[in-house]
Amino acid sequence: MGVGRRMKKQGPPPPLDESLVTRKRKAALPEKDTNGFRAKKRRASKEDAAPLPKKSALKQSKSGMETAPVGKAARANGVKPVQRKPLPVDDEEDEEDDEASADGDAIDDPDALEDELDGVGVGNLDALGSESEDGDDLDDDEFLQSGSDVMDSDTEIQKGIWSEDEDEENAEEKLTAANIEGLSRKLDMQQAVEEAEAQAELEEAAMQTNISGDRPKVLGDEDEDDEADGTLKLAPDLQLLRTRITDTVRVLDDFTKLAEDGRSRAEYTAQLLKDICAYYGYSPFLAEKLFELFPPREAFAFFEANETARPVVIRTNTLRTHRRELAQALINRGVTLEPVGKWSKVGLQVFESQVPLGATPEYLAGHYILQAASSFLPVMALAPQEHERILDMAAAPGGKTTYISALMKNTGCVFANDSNKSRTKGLIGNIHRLGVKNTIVCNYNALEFPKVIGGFDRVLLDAPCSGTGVIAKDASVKTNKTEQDFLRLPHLQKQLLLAAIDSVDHASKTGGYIVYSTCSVTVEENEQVVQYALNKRPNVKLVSTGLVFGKEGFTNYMSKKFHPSMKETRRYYPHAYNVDGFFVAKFKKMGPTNAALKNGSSGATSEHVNGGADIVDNAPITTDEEDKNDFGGWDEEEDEKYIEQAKKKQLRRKGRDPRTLKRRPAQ
Ligand SMILES: C[S@@+](CC[C@H](N)C(=O)[O-])C[C@H]1O[C@@H](n2cnc3c(N)ncnc32)[C@H](O)[C@@H]1O
Repeated sequence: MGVGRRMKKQGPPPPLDESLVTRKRKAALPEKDTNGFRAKKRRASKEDAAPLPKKSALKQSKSGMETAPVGKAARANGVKPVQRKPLPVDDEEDEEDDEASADGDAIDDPDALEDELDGVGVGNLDALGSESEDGDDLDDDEFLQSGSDVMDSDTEIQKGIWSEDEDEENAEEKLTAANIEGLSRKLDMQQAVEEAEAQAELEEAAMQTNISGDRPKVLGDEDEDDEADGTLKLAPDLQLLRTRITDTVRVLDDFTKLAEDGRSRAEYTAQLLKDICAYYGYSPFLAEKLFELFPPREAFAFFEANETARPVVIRTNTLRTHRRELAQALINRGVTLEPVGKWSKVGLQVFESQVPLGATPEYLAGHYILQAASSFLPVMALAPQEHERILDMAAAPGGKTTYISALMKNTGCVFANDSNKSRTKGLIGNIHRLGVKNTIVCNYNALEFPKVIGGFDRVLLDAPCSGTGVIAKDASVKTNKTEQDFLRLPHLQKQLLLAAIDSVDHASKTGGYIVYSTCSVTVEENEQVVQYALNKRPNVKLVSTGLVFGKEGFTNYMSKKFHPSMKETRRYYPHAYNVDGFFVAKFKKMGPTNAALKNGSSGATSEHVNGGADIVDNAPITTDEEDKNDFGGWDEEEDEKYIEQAKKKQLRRKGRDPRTLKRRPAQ
């Protein structure tokens, strides 16, 4: 479907309880912005608007990512034309680049970024957060100190304004107050305007939609099926399409009460999927794959959130400055910002800027990097320690590498590898700009580790992926991913993860950890990859990521069962946390890989590294082998009938016709 059609999308559905503080923040965006970025922010504002921007509500949201539910009425019907093009935020640190960008996209031009960011929208106003962002094996003090060893000469001067500990919060609040005072009245006015608009839209929508409690007529009569078919050969009425989506979701929420007599969940679900494809522009294949991850209402929220750009976030480079100093400097330049949340001590969310964020003196001096909030998370989970030896297997353009180095205070050594040579240029650029000195950049296919070098204290594998978590940034994912991609990518990811595990020194005194992350939300690229590694490498176990928010990974999905420890992994969704979709898993390696192989893990070829302690496992991974090894032998004969039953039950629960099971490719 054409972009023009999609441009007319309306606000999101009633939010879920997990809705985030940062979504609330968007409620306070100005009306009269003119550039693309502002338009996107404005859309978020409409979506979140009416019940939210009360300052008291904003205050409550200071503590972290998950907050009380956002108000519903205006959002439910907050219909506004929107701009759907995602904001190309992180040119420097586009860790969400999927394998497509991995295939050769160089770093975007910072100048282009300037244009994009020139004049970002206003947001909301919390005091600066102060909680530790530590991982499970990194204590608060280490993080508290993380930014205080550099810029010594400035530190004393700044302490008057930004003293540590208890003074810090006051000073930060003052700064924030100074920042927000000028906006306060504007926000009140804006809220009034938005409330009035939301009310008008509610009334308009009420005229068009079914009255709550009625049985909505969303399905066509059986002999009208072609007409009701979501293929929608003529340009659809987006308002009506949206109304039908919300009505269908409502029916699926309360099926017994709201469904028409004689209609099945499967029919409603099929209609909803068609409408989602027509309304949001997904291929049927991907729409279904993503839909299956959630209950219908949450799926709707997910699709809706993919239409809105995530907030602009910068990460303070603590090798060069402190967050409060950076915030002060940027505020002085006309940037409106606030801490990204208490979960991070280095992130700043930018709401509005009078200057291009990719060209400020502070940017050029390497005091910050544009980096999506979710991409902080794998590094926080990795929790690198000073003086360690760390491998970042797929590192370009280096947002995570440079964060690792900052946490290590430029001690130890980071091997920053990427198989794409042109992307390593961007990586090198960031390393220089940010003053990173403990890094060796290399250009191998990461499958070659640990043959190249092994024995690392920690390894980060931020894997190439399908990018289903970053659809707001790259809408092409909606249509360009095929079934083949979801076989090919997991295959690569599994191999890379084994290489990551085999590259870690299990006897490391300080580490022995592997973090696996993707910016995708599919089970194939996440839990299934992790399960594969657990099966192949009994010498690793999943441990807590130490991350303070995030949903647990699936232990059951469709007919698949994963190891109970999968709940230690974390999933991030745009609709739940207003961050890019992400997945983070952390492993601890307990013994050498050769011991694992002795215990029955696969691995046809092996060779010793690290004085014979570890083994390189380059056994080719075949589809057959995967089927056999995933999910602990579920394909055994005696299990078959239970598997079949479970699959059918699952499909019925999802509202789909179990008879389609046979036509579906094997999971
Ligand atoms: C998600 S991006 C990494 C983003 C990076 N970690 C960051 O934070 O800036 C995935 C990267 O994997 C790289 N890649 C793809 N296949 C690879 C392979 N076999 N070995 C090493 N790197 C690979 C791509 O070039 C791409 O830069």
